[in-house]
Amino acid sequence: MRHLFSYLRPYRVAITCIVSFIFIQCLGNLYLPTLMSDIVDYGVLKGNLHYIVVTGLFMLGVSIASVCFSIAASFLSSRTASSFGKVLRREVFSHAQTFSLREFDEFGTSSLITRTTNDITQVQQLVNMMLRMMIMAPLNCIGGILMAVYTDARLSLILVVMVPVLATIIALVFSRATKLFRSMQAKIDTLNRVLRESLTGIRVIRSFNRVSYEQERFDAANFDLTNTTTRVQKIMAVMSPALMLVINLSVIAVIWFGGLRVEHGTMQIGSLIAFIQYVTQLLFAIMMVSMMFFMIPRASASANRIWAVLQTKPDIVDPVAEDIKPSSAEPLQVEFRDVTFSYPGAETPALSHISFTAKPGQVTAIIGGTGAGKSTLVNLIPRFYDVDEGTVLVGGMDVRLQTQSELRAKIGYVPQKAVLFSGTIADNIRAGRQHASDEEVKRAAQVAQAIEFIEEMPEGFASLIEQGGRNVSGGQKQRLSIARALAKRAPIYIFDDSFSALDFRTDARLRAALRDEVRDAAVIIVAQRVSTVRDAHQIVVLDEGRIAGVGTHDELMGSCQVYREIVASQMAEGESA
Ligand SMILES: Nc1ncnc2c1ncn2[C@@H]1O[C@H](COP(=O)(O)OP(=O)(O)OP(=O)(O)O)[C@@H](O)[C@H]1O
Repeated sequence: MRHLFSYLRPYRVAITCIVSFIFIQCLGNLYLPTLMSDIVDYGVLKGNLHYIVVTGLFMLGVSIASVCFSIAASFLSSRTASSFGKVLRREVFSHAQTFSLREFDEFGTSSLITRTTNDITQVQQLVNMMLRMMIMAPLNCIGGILMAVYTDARLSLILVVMVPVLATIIALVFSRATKLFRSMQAKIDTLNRVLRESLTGIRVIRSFNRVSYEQERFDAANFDLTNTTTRVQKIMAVMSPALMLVINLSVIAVIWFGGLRVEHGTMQIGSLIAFIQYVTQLLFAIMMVSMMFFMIPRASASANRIWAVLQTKPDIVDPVAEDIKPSSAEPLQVEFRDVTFSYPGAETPALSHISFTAKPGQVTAIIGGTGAGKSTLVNLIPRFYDVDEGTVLVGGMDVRLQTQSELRAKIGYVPQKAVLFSGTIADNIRAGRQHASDEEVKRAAQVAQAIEFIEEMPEGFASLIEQGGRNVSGGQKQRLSIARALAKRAPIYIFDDSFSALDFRTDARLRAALRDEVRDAAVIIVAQRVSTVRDAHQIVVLDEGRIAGVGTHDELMGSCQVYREIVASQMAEGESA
């Protein structure tokens, strides 16, 4: 938590104001019972109306000033805590942007979302509370005790009994609730994960009739969280009345013993009234501190989770300035030199000893069964992951010696799962190159075989794509993400199984158009279908993370058993279809 508090540094002035305002407010609150006591002792008992009016007006003034300072402090502390939350959210978000896919895999998307939202809210609430309490509570406690002792030292002995009783109740509750508070954040994570999976996978869930299974899964996570929350609430529910009981008993004791002292003439009624107020103030201050202490375990669990994100060093970072090599002139080639790569925790490497070169002006196809490592291989080119051994070179230079932005500027990447953003179709294509002209956007759509369906839409390129591309088909989404990559006019193109949702005719037309459009580029196409890779200048056959063969279709038919098997299996499918 300490680390996160460093983000409060820019608010030093506001915090100083809050502390000063609350200090003044507390002084006012401590002064009021004395004035009240004076009114009773010197005004009411002596029938001095003038004294009552003057002191009463003075009390009113003190109260109004105290309220004003309190409002100002609340306003400032809420604003400071909100800004702190905003800065922290931005920090976590932008830090997560620097993560490589490895760190994303490690944290999990749901957990990153919870950490950026709910966890930060917990810390923000604690900061808001602390800004006010850190000065108010000790001041009210110490001031309350001092003023009580000053008003009547003997009667103050009651506090010697009451304060330890209160402290014991708080300590007991605290020790029981802390663990529960800590586990609540992890349970919110689980609930978010289940919810996310159930909502994003709704189509699959319905088609496989797994609605009731998902409902049970959600109920289990929901029940678990509710259960913990209820247990915490139960404990808290016991605490409040218990504390109130102690406070009320204290007041009764004060009235009882104070009454006796008034009767014996050793105490004045006004002082007794003031004394009751000081004791109440003191006990309430202890209650407030205890509330804050209850927030601490949960907020500190949240703070640890936020800090874990912030202090995670991205696995992939740009090289230091002196290591950066100037990029060579286009066109560029992509070369794999004896590359081996494993996912964290995996027993066997996803890729072993991969060597091949994708030349500019040529189409290099990667083919292989599912899980052969095709996507993993192309993910190494834009440096989504770093190799364990060997080197990936782009334009003759190790990708690790180029800045990520420069490297990625050279690559038009079409992911396996097409991703679109909410906005117009033109906006989505321009995500490839912001300043692409209308003509260039149209051209990219033409080559990607997307122009027909775009023009059929009521508003053409200005038609809106809904969140996640819900309102376009899988094939249309793929073609739009191809158009986006083409708009970039990059010297290297990677199509990761990007033609899978296209029918054979569109697939063939697109590849033909592509050949003319990206004539000089190094094109890497990952594919499952032999028909897609058949015309490639070079086909890399992957089998369980290893290269089983490299060559043209005809060469591989002669030399590569794995390739022949792929071709044979697809021909058999074609025949039986
Ligand atoms: N993020 C990941 N974390 C851990 N293992 C992974 C991850 N992504 C892929 N793998 C594993 O690495 C291997 C290669 O996966 P990859 O996605 O590269 O295969 P692929 O050939 O592209 O398959 P497909 O054609 O089905 O997309 C698989 O065994 C897979 O389980």
